[in-house]
Amino acid sequence: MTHADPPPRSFGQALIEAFGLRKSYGENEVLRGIDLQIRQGEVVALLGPSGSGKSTLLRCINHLEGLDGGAVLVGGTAIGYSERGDELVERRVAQQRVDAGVGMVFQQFNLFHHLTARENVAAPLRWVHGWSREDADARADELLAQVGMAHRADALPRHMSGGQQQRVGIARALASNPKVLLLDEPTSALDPELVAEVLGVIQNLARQGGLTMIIATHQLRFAREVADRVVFMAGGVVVEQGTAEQVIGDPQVEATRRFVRAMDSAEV
Ligand SMILES: Nc1ncnc2c1ncn2[C@@H]1O[C@H](COP(=O)(O)OP(=O)(O)OP(=O)(O)O)[C@@H](O)[C@H]1O
Repeated sequence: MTHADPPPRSFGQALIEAFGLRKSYGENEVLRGIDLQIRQGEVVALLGPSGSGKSTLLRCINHLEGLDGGAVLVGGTAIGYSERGDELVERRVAQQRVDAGVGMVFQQFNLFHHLTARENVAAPLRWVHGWSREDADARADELLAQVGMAHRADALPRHMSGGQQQRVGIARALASNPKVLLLDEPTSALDPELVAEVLGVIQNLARQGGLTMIIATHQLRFAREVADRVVFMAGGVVVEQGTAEQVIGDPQVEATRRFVRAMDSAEV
C-alpha cells in the first residue's frame, strides 16, 4: 500500500442475501439460481453483457418482480410482491420497501412529469411517511442541494436535461433515508456529455460511506474507481466476483474477458 491509497474500508454484516434466485419470463429463464451476499456499506458494481439479467436481479431484490424460486432478504426480511393494479396491496408493498430501507434509481429516471423537482423528491416523504408539506419541501431542498440541483427545485422534468432529471431521481431515492440504494444503469439513457455529472454524484455518495449500493453499469472505469466489489453476471448466473482489480484487471472466465475487452475498447 502506498501513502496515496485510501485506508481499506470495513463492512458490516450481510444486508442483502439472495439464495437460489430464479426468474423467468415465459420460456426465457433470465435468472438461473443467483446466490449473492452483500454486506452493509459495500458498493457493488454489477457488470455483464446486455440481457444477462442485471436489471431483473435489481428488480427482484426490490421485489418489483415476483420470484419464481429462491429468496431475497434485505436486513433479514423478505419484502412482499404485488401484481400491479391493487392499490392497497401496492401501498403496503411500497411501505415494506421503505421499512426494509431500499431506494431505487431507474434507467429512465421515472420522475412524475407534472411535478417539479422539489415535489418529486418530497412526494415519498409526504405520501409514504406522512410528512407535512413544509417539512417535506425543506428536506427535498437539502437533498437537491446534495446532488447540485438546488437551483432547479422549481423546474418541471421536461425543462431539465437528462443528467439533471437523473440527479433529481437520485435525490428522490435518498428521501426515505434508505440503507440500500439500487441503481439500474443510471447513465445509460444519457447523452455521453451528461454521464460524468451523474457518475460524480454517485461517486460522492459512495465515498461518504454508510450506504450500501448496487449499481448495474457498463462503465468499467467507474466500477474501477468506485466499487468495493465487482459482480459479473452472464447467462443469468454470477460467473465471477471480486475486487475490480481481480475481475476487470485479471478476469478468470472467458465471458468476463470478452466483456472487458469490448467495454475497454469502447471507453477509449
Ligand atoms: N418485463 C419483461 N418481460 C419479458 N422479458 C423481459 C422483461 N424484462 C426483462 N426481460 C428479458 O430478460 C432478459 C434480461 O433482461 P435484463 O434487462 O435483466 O438484462 P440486463 O443485463 O439488465 O440488460 P441491459 O444491460 O441491456 O439492460 C432479456 O432477455 C430481456 O428481454
